Amino acid sequence: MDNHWKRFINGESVESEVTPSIYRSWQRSLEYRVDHTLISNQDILSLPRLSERREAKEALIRAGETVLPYIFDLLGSTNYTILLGDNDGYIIEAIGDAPFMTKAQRVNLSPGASWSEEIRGTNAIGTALRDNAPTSVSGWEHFVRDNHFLACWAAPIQNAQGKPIGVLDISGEANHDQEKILNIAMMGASMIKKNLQVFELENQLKFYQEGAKLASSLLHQGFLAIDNNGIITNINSFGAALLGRRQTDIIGRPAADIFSSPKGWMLSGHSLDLHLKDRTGKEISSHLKRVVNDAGEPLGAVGTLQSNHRAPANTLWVGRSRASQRILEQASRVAATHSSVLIHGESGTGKEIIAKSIHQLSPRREGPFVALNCASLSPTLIESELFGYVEGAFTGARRGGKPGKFELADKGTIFLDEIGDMPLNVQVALLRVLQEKEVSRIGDIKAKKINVRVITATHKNLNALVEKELFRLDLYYRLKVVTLELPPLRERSEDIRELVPHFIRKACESFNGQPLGIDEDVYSYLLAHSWPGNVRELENCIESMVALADSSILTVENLPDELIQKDSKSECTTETLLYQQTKQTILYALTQTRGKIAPAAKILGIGRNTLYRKIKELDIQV
Ligand SMILES: Nc1ncnc2c1ncn2[C@@H]1O[C@H](COP(=O)(O)OP(=O)(O)OP(=O)(O)O)[C@@H](O)[C@H]1O
Repeated sequence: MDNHWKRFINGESVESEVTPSIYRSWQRSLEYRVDHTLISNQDILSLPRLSERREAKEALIRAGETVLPYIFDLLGSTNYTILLGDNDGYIIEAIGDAPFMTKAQRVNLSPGASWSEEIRGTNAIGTALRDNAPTSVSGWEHFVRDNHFLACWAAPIQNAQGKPIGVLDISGEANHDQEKILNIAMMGASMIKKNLQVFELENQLKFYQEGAKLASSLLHQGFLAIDNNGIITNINSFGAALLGRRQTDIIGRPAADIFSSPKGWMLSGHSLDLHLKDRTGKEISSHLKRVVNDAGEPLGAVGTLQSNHRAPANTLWVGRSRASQRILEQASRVAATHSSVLIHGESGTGKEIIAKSIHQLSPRREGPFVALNCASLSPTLIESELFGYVEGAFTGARRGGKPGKFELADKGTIFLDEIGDMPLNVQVALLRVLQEKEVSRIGDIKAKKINVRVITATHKNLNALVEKELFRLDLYYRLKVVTLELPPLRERSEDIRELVPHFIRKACESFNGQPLGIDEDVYSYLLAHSWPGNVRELENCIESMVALADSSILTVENLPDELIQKDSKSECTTETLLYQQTKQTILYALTQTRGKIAPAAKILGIGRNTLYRKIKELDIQV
């Protein structure tokens, strides 16, 4: 039969006696001036170039990883080699047994060699790629004489648009029973194509997941996704905070574990408005929309979550920890009265915010809120700032005089911060104003009636100051009609999950920047820190992270060094990481059970007495 080949090489016409695709390829081989007597050593990649090419075709190789051995096993004979070629015809992967592979190597049928028609004339790899069709080339059909011992079957691997991006080839010796091998090559190519499609879908999924993660972290409401098996597949940090849990504790859990909801609620309707309850009985309303595939089969549901809990209306205070709720309730109760309020708490705990909140919630809300920090002024200045002065009252007094803060706060609220720093002589004058409800400017004999609510604040122990006679007892009693104690942030660390997104938004707005998200991992550092500077320190930390952020998500890399180096974190020796975490865990359990000891001990898996002891040891307010 190789007569046909010989006659073609001698220039005779054999067109009607040879398969048309082979004949066309022979003609092209002539045009390419392929030497039919020589095994070409052209276009064989060096090892580094082959590695580069394999790297560039990594997806194709990965897609063939399971397919090549599968085909080899299927053929059930060691007289074959299975080859993977790229779109240029370079062999980038080969498997087979040594005896035949050694023979194949002699004609460069091995990784690194190009088997394009231009180099090697008619052959299964090159011709299948050229025709973009499954091709078998057996014995004398090969254009180069030394390849006549081969029988090869190749099928192109096509992309979604049908273009060849690679080729799967099975090669053996030309004397075998070789029926149906082309079908096996076609099946292998189609398996590789499917694998590539799966990779593409995985990449798209990853892309959408990342997009969804960023988008949901930017939402200012809860976002929830539940799959068709009722498993929560996504919840944003806002939603997790509404439920008083960590995102990582919710994702992957059955929705029924988190919500006590009606049975079968996932099974009916297209969009569902549900009033769910979390495990503590807190009402959460959700609006969920069912998602279906093209065939109308349900995939799950996505939607929003909102809290139905009616905390006292307060637009300034962020945080819904149990401690925060207690403060807000006290603030709203005291707002309805006219009593003086003394706010005590460490620096940066939000004393001014609570003072403003009381004012806003009070019937005086339409009147002025006037604040003065007693520690920032000299004794003489405090007096003139508080009570004002008339023209000529002292050297340097302004023409026409100046009203004091009390006059300015008439019908409203005056907030005196750092009251513990008020000089004794001013304390006397202040006491008089409070008793007589009138104020006279310095240098004036006339008094003016005023209607002012006084709120004071301090981080100092006023009792101790009274004992040392640095603070007047009578004034102390007048000021502390109602006392509010603001706990430090380390004792209400659940608030951190709400404060952080709030401060990110605030900082982004002040920098006129795009909204930023935050990586869940950052929270483990923020929650472990003891925040000696309280909310102010947290706000500054977030502000600096936002200012230095170089992507749309704040990550652990953006954290200030002192938060990463936990060892050197706190001046307070008791505030070790373990101490903090134990305290947070207990606080969390108590929040879940609304302060009830027995169920909290059950959640924690410890006895009631142990819990009582821990609460005492860790100085937890129940
Ligand atoms: N619960 C909160 N929600 C939102 N922002 C808060 C909260 N608590 C504190 N902040 C912010 O933290 C910063 C410090 O708060 P604030 O000035 O009220 O604290 P403070 O206790 O009065 O501090 P100092 O004792 O130093 O005067 C402010 O920027 C305030 O807006």
